[in-house]
Amino acid sequence: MSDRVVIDADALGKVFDASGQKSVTALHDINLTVRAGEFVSLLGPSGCGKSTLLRVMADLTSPTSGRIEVNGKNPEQARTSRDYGMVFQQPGLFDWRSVLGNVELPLQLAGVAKSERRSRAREMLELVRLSDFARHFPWQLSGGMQQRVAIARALTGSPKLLFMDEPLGALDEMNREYLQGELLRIWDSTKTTIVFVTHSVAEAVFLSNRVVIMSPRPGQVATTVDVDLPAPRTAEVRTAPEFYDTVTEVRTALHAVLAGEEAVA
Ligand SMILES: Nc1ncnc2c1ncn2[C@@H]1O[C@H](COP(=O)(O)OP(=O)(O)OP(=O)(O)O)[C@@H](O)[C@H]1O
Repeated sequence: MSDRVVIDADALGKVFDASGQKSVTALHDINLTVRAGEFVSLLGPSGCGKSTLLRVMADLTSPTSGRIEVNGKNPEQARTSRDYGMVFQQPGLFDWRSVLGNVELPLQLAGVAKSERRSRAREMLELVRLSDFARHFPWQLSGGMQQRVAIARALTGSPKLLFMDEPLGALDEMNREYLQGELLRIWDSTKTTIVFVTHSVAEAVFLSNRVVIMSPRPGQVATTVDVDLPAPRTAEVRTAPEFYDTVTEVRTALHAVLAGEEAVA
């Protein structure tokens, strides 16, 4: 990890104007800094603004107040200079393109020569351990394998930043745990900064350096928990006392958020 700031949000706000109905304050006074090489998870109850915050970072929606910088640029500049990759809950692959064809697509759209993009796509398939499936089509792969293709595709332009919105949310428990391990391995070998949205306390703790817990109505940062677990985070970490302690700390913070929500309701 370095001191270089990759995400810098200052008093960030987002109000959705729901034509005719009451407007929704999805984000209110968000102050968040993410440094190069960090793995930061956004966790919180449904509707607390996790996806909106990620979407603001990725320039998929604009903030209505405050300021945000991504790689020292405004989100639009960061997007147009391809500073980040993005992975969603659904892999979003094109069924008529081969696995290799899907992974090389961002480079193809960027006008990169065929031989160069092919070799880069093959490297990425090796990274996600799917080299043997380069000529398969997405529909011939399991859900977990498809998500690995989506991760390879997001990394194909060598972004130093990855936004992931519940990328493992649609997978069964065993596959999910396996891919968590894979994601840590990829994070370690690429040194990419990752901002990760999840609903799972255990997933957030296992993967992250820092868990940002958000509260809803309006969506804001309730608290942040630093995760200090032994490295490398192998499967054994899940049974370590420090893991349970941190899960309990995050769960307690989350319950405090939920209790506050009930008190308001
Ligand atoms: N395009 C939109 N138009 C109007 N309101 C929206 C829009 N997108 C999100 N919202 C509202 O903003 C709030 C935050 O939504 P968001 O999807 O960011 O929450 P979340 O924490 O990611 O939820 P979940 O965990 O259920 O995915 C919610 O009240 C939601 O209804």
